[in-house]
Amino acid sequence: MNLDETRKQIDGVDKQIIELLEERMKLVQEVIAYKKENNLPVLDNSRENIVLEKTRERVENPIFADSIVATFQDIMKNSRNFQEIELEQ
Ligand SMILES: C=C(O[C@@H]1C=C(C(=O)O)C=C[C@H]1O)C(=O)O
Repeated sequence: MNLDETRKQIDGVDKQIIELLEERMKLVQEVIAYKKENNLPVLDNSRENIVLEKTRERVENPIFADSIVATFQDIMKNSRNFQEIELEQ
C-alpha cells in the first residue's frame, strides 16, 4: 500500500462528497423555504428515521453500516442547524 497514492484517492472521493453535499444543501434550502411559508417545524423525526433506515439498507458491506449511518445523523443535524439559522433571517 502506498500512503500518498491512497490519500490522493481519498482526496478524490472527498471532492465528490463535497459536491454532493453542496447539492444536498441546495435542496435543503428549498425545503426550508417551503417550511417557512407553511409554518412547519425544522425537525421531522419520521422523515429522518426513513433516511436512516434507507441508508442502513443501502450500505453493501455491513462492517461500514454503523459509521455511515452515524455520518448521515451528523449530515441531518447540520442540515437542521443550517435551517434554524436560515429561519432567523
Ligand atoms: C430537510 C428536512 O429537514 C430536516 C432535515 C432532514 C435532512 O437533512 O434530510 C430531514 C428531516 C428534517 O428533520 C426535511 O424535512 O426534509
